[in-house]
Amino acid sequence: MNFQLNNIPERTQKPRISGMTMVMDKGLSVRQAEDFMAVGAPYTDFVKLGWTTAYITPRLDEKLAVYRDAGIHPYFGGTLFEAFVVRNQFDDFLRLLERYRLEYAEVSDGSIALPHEEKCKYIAKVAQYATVISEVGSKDNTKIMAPYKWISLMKAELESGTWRLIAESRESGNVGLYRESGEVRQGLVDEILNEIPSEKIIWEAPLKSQQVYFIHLIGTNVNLGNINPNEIMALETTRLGLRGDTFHSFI
Ligand SMILES: O=C(O)[C@H](CS(=O)(=O)O)OP(=O)(O)O
Repeated sequence: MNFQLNNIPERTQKPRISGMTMVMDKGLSVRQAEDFMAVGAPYTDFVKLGWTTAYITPRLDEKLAVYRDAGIHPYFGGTLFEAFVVRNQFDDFLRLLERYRLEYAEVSDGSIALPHEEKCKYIAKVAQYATVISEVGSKDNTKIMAPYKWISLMKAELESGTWRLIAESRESGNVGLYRESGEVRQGLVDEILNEIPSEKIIWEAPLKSQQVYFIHLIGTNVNLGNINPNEIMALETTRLGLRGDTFHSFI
C-alpha cells in the first residue's frame, strides 16, 4: 500500500481460497490484458474468458501467458463447455484443456438442457483433468428456481468433485441470483448460506450494488465473480471499506 491507514480489514493473501475475485475478460487484446495486469494482478485471482470468446480470441496462447505470468489462473467460460457438449464433442473439450494447459475448467448448463445427473458425471470426468468450477443457475430469466433446488444442485455438484460453485448472474446481473431489476434475491441467498459454506461459492456480482450487498452480508473476503476489468480497483477499495458504500462497515 502507498501509505498507512489504520483499521483496514484484513484481506486474504494469494493463493486465496476465500476472498477471491474472478474477472470476466470479454475480449481484451493482449496489450489490454497486460495493462489490466499492471494494476489489477494483486487483486485478481481468476480471469474467465467469458462464454465462448476463447474460440475467436486472437493470440490466445499469448493472452493466457500474460495472465499466468502475473500469477492469475485463466479459464474458459462454461458456455464453451456447453458448446462442445451440445455438439457431442466432449472429448475435444478435454483435449482443449490439455492443449491450453488449463488448470481450471468451468462446467455449466446455463444455456443447454442437461439432466443434472449427466452434468454431475461431466463434473467428475472434467475433474480428472482440471480443477472444476461449476455454475448453478439458468441464463434464462423466465426460469426461476426455488431455493431448495439451488441447494440440492449445489450439494450434488460438490459431491461430484466441484471445487467451487459459481452462482449465476450473467454479465448483466439480472438473472439467477437477481431479479430482472438487478435486485438480489435475498431469501435465496440466505437459504443457500444456511446449507452451503460461503467460501465454496463464487457469487457473480457484476453490478456495484450487488458487490456491496455481498460485502456487507459476508464480509471483505467474500468470493465475487464476473467483475469488469475496469472495476477491479473500485471493487478492492470497496472490500477494504474505503468507498462510500462500505465506508462505515469496518471502522
Ligand atoms: O454466466 C456468465 O457469467 C457468462 C457470461 S454471459 O452469461 O454470457 O453473460 O457465461 P460463461 O459461459 O459462464 O462465461
